[in-house]
Amino acid sequence: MDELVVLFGGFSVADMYPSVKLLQVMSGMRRKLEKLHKRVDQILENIVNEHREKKAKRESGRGEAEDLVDVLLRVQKDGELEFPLTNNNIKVVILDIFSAGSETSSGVIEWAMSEMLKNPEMMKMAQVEVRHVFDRKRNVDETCLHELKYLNSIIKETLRLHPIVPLLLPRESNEQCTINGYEIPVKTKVIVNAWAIGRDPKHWNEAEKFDPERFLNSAIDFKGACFEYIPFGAGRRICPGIAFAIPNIELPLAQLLYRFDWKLLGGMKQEELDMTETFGLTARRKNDLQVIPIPYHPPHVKE
Ligand code: HEM
Repeated sequence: MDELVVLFGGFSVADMYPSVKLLQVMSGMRRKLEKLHKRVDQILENIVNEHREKKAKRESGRGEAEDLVDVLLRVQKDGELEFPLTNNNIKVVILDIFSAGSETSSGVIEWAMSEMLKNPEMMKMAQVEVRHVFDRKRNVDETCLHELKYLNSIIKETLRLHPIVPLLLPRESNEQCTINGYEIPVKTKVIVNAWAIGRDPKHWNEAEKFDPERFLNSAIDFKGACFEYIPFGAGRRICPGIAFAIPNIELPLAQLLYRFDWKLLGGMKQEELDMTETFGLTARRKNDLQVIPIPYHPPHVKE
């Protein structure tokens, strides 16, 4: 995944001059991509084969419950769809879950934790909320996530300052148009800088400040209707995984905040925490976040 993200998002001089075919050979990009494609394909092939073998065992009476790949294999075999589900279709769904689904959500969790460690009073407020909601159950599950209004605004503010796919996905214009006086010819590769839009002082007060409260009682949402805030993109090709992504961030974050108090390593001060980003398809932390968890023991609350 690390290599894939760098190569997919990395700068290649050959992209700037697509008609100079020699540059594509000289940059070595194509060769690197083909090599990586082979390795990724082999990993995905192995996952599918392992599931086929497990399925054979399960049919003879042993084995565990079905997972996503099992379901896709079953649908493929039963021919329930109007169109055939090929092995490549199944492999690409697995790749989507790893690349579009996990890399993004885990990156946002890491940024949200980093911002809260930099702003301990905000972490405290988020913990008070999570513990207030879940102490009666002594466990965090999905049922009450909608009650975590402050945590939700922390996630929104994290996505504003750290849109994990900062340049969205490259698009190609299918007709000629003019934007802000610039003529965009047909078939131009268009890149939208969601990172810069989220920090634009024309649209955001104190744009560089991490301030989750700006989203409390605000109608601004990431569903593609507010163009000053597009961490999931907008339009027809907006991220189709939003409904899965948000609980996938909320639930682990709520669990981390509920179960532990958190300290930076080696007595590091909050202002010393490095917030440098990587350059690639996704903008993750350059250096892993290292923290010390201190277990929290929920009180016994009468039902
Ligand atoms: C915090 C989590 C996530 C963020 C910030 C995010 C962001 C994005 C962005 C910015 C795009 C490009 C949209 C555009 O160019 O207009 C995108 C596309 C996509 N995302 Fe997500 N995503 C997240 C989670 C997920 C999840 C959980 C899945 C699926 C399990 C997913 C699947 C996809 C797919 C398949 C596309 C390509 C859609 C297309 O080109 O038509 N994403 N995502």
